[in-house]
Amino acid sequence: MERMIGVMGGSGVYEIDGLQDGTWVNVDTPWGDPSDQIFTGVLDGVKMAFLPRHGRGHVHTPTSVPYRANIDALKRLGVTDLISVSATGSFREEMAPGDFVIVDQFIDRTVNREKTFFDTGLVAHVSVAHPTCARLSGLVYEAARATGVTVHMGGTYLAMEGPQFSTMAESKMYREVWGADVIGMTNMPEAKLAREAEMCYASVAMVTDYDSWHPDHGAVDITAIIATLGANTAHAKTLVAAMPALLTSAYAPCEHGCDRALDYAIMTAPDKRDPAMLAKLDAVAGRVLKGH
Ligand SMILES: CSC[C@H]1O[C@H](OP(=O)(O)O)[C@H](O)[C@@H]1O
Ligand SMILES: Nc1ncnc2[nH]cnc12
Repeated sequence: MERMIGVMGGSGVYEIDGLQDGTWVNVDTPWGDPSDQIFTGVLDGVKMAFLPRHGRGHVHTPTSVPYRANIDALKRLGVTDLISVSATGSFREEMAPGDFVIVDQFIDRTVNREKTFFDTGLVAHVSVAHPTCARLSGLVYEAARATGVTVHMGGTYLAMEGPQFSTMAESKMYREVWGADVIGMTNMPEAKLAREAEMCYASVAMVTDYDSWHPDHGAVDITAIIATLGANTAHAKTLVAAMPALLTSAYAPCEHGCDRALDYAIMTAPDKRDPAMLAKLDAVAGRVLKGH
């Protein structure tokens, strides 16, 4: 199978550089329009697809991002490995603004989003015990280190609904009681949907602030976030540019099973499956539903 690297650009990351034959393309999905057109091309011999999560010009709120359309569109184009780039607050003194954290766990506190591709007439349950791909995350870590920023391997990302930032009491609870390391508003349900779509998924959290728990830093300040984002964005682009050298153009089966997540997940008996659902899942679950 041919590899295609997808990049989901977060706040401050609305384009990537250096793609050969780079073109913005429209992709139609059964879940509506993605956040924007998708920028496709080739980097050092590897196919790439870039989607700005909030759209160019930052149009979508964390709640209104069309998560299902975004993942379906990338899957439809052939993305095998998806790298998510996100701005986050930090709950750890040592994870300072400007640092990158390669996230490996999530606490999902979002409440107002569609979180699955499956529904009545086609029921499936995938495991998200290990919601990121260890293989892809390891390579993203290497690429991040090469940019010169301080990179932390592993961390728990608390996904909140937003769009307001947390109260100080919430911030302290997430940090002290729940043990979260960083906080953002977008990686859920994105990571869950990427698993349902059988993609390897890695998440790079770019720390922009200390949220509101830190006695020396006060409340989250969007102007300070935007200033930090400027430097982070340049590093994120360098990280992305380093990925094709680490990932060959041939996709080898994932040793952690990301690309086979649906093998035993579908519960609905073949004769009970809703034809409309089967049609909608042509890209996401086509591998296991083929020949149904
Ligand atoms: C710019 S601060 C809040 C905003 O930034 C993050 O977005 P993303 O995860 O797409 O980088 C955060 O989740 C909020 O949506
Ligand atoms: N403190 C914070 N909380 C939630 N999302 C964020 N994105 C950047 N900083 C954040």
